[in-house]
Amino acid sequence: MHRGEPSYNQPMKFLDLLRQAERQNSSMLCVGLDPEPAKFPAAYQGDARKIYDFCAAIVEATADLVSAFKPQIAYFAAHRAEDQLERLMAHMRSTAPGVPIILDAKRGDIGSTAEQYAKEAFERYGADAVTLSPFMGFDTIAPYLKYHDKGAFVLCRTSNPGGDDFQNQRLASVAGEPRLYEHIAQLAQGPWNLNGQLGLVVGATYPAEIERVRELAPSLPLLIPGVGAQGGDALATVRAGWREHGPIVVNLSRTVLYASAGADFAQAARQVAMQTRDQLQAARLA
Ligand SMILES: O=C(O)c1cc(=O)[nH]c(=O)n1[C@@H]1O[C@H](COP(=O)(O)O)[C@@H](O)[C@H]1O
Repeated sequence: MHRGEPSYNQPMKFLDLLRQAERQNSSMLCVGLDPEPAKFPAAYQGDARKIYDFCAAIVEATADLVSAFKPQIAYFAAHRAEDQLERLMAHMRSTAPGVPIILDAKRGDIGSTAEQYAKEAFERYGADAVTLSPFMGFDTIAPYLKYHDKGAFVLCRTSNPGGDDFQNQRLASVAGEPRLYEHIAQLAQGPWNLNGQLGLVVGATYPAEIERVRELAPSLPLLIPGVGAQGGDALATVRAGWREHGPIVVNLSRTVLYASAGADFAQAARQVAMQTRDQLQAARLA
C-alpha cells in the first residue's frame, strides 16, 4: 500500500505511513539530506547545481534501508536550490513511495504566517511531516494540524549544548515544576495532540532526557538526531527511546552523506546506512 492509496479511500496518516515503512524496511533509520556542495565528491564538488544529483543518488542507494528521509530546507534555500528540492521530493516519492518524508524546517510563527509555512511544507513540497518550534505556543502549531494526514515533530530536548539554556529550566508556574522540555512532552502527548499527529524531537546526545521524555510521552514518535557526527550512541538511543508502541526515527545526516569523498560515495553511504540500520534493530533486543 502506497502513500495516497489507502484501502479506506483517504490519504494514509503520517504515523501509519511511518510504521509501515519501519516494518517494510525493518528500519528505524532516517537519512537526513543536508547537502553541502563543498563536501561533495570531486565530480560535483562546489557545484550547487548538483544538489539534486547528489541527494538523488543517496536516496536511490538507501531507499530500502530507511523508515524516513529528512531533507533540511536551509541546505537547499541557502543555495537558491528550492527547485532542486521540489524535484527531489518528487524523486523520493517515485523511488521510495512507502517512505515518509519529514521536511526539517523548524518553523514557528503566528497563526496566519504558520498557515503559509504549512502550505509550503505540505502543498508545495508535499512533505508528510514537518519539524516545528513550540516557542510561540499552540496557536503556532495548530495550522499544521489542519492537514489531518500529516505529522509534526515539535522540538523538545534538542541535541545541541545550548538546548540547556531554555529547555532544562524549571517552570515555576506549572504544578510540579517540570523542566520546559518535560512540559513540552506532556503537552504534545496530551492536550496539543488533537488528532494524533504530533511527535517530539529529542537529541541522541542526551539519552537520560530521551528516557524521561519517553516516560511522559509513551506513544509519540520520537525523531532523534545526533547519532554519529554529534557523538550520540545508537544503542543508548534505542534503549532510552524505543518502545513497542512508541516508535523512534533515528536521523543520521553527515555520517551517511559524506561516508566517502570519492566516486563511490553512494555505495559508501549505503554501507553506513546498512550498518546503522542493523545496529539499531539489534539494539531493540539487547
Ligand atoms: O530537528 C532536527 O532534525 C534536529 C534537531 C536537533 O535537536 N538536532 C539536530 O541536529 N537536528 C538536525 O538533524 C541533523 C543532524 O545532522 P548530523 O549531525 O549531520 O547527523 C541536522 O539536519 C540538524 O539540523
